[in-house]
Amino acid sequence: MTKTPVTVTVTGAAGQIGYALLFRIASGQLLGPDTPVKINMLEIPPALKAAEGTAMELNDCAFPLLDSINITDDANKGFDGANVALLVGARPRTKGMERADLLKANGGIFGPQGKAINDHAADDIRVLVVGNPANTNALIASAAAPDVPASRFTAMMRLDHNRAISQLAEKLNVPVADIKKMLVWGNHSADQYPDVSYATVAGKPAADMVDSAWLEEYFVPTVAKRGAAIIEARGASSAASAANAAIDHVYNWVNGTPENDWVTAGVASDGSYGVPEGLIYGFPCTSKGAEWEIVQGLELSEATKAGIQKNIEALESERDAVRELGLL
Ligand SMILES: NC(=O)C1=CN([C@@H]2O[C@H](COP(=O)(O)OP(=O)(O)OC[C@H]3O[C@@H](n4cnc5c(N)ncnc54)[C@H](O)[C@@H]3O)[C@@H](O)[C@H]2O)C=CC1
Ligand SMILES: O=C([O-])CC(=O)C(=O)O
Repeated sequence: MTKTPVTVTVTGAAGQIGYALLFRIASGQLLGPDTPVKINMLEIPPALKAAEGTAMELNDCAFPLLDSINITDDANKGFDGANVALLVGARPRTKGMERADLLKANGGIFGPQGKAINDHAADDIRVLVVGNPANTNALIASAAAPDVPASRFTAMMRLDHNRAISQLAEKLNVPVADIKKMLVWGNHSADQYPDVSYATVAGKPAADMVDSAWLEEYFVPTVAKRGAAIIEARGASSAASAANAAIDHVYNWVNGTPENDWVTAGVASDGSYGVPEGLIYGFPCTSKGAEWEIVQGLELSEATKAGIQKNIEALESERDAVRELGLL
C-alpha cells in the first residue's frame, strides 16, 4: 500500500445495507483498486455487538486494501478525520407514525451527525445520505454543518437512476450498458420523476422507442414505487441494490463520471431548472473527480416541467415541516 488510507465512515453499519456495503468498500469498489481504506462503523449501543461481528468477518476476508476498522457509538469519534461519510442509519417509519414524527426522529439523528461532521471530519469530506427521507435528512445534516460547503452533502438518487435504466433496458431488450443519460428528477420518494427525455440507447433517442402510454402508465410508477415492490416481495427493504447505488454514487463522485454520460445525484440546488436554491434535489450531474456539477441547458417538455414542479412542492413541504420542528 503506497497511498495514504482514506477514512470512510458508515453509519447504521450493523444494518442490512451496512452488511451489503462494507465488504465492497473494503475490497476497493468504493474508491478504486489502489486506495486503502480505514473504516469507521458508527452504530447505536444495542447494535455495537453485531457491528463487531461484521468487523470480524471483514478481517476474515483479509482484504489487502483494508487498513483498519473502528467501531463506535460516539459520532464525534465516528466522523473523526472522515473523508467519505455514508449516512445509512436512520429511524424507520413504524406503524402509526406520522410523517412529522418520522422527520423529528430523523432530525434527532442527522442534526447531531451533521454537527459532528462539521467539527471532526476532514476538510475534503464528502457525505452521501442514504437513510430516509434521504433528501431532507441531507438538508438537516448540511444545515448543522455550517463550515462544510453545502455541495458536499448529497442524497442518494442513484438507486432510482439504476432502476430506471434497468426498466428501460428490459422493455427494449437491450444491454444496460447501451443506455446513457437516464435521469430521475427530485425526491427519493414516490413523487420522483424518472425521465427518458434525454436518454439514448446505443446512441439513438430512447423517447422514439417507447410510447407515452408505457412511460406514463408503467415506467414512471414502476420506478417510483420500486422500493415498495421490493418490500412486498422480499419482506424487507432493498439492501444490496441500495448498497450498490451508494458505491456507484461515491465512485463516480471521486473518480469522475464517464464521458458523454451523466448520473442522477441528489445535490443542493443552485437554482437550476427553477428548483429553489438549497433544496437537495435529484439532478443530472457529472463529476470530474472533485465536485458534482449540475448539467445545464436541457430543454424541458411540459411533462418534465410538471414532474420537476411536483417534486419541488414535495421537498418544500418536507423542508417546511422540518423548519417548524426547529430542525433547520
Ligand atoms: N436512498 C435510498 O435509495 C434508500 C434508502 N434506504 C434507507 O436506508 C436506511 C437504512 O436501511 P437498512 O440498512 O435496510 O436498515 P436497517 O434497519 O437494517 O439498519 C439501520 C441501522 O441503523 C442503525 N442506526 C439507527 N440509528 C442510528 C444512529 N443514530 N447512528 C448510527 N446508526 C444508527 C440501526 O441500529 C441499524 O443497525 C433506511 O432509512 C432505509 O429506508 C433504503 C434503500 C434505498
Ligand atoms: O422504500 C424503502 O423504504 C427503501 C427505499 O428507499 C427504496 O428501496 O427505494
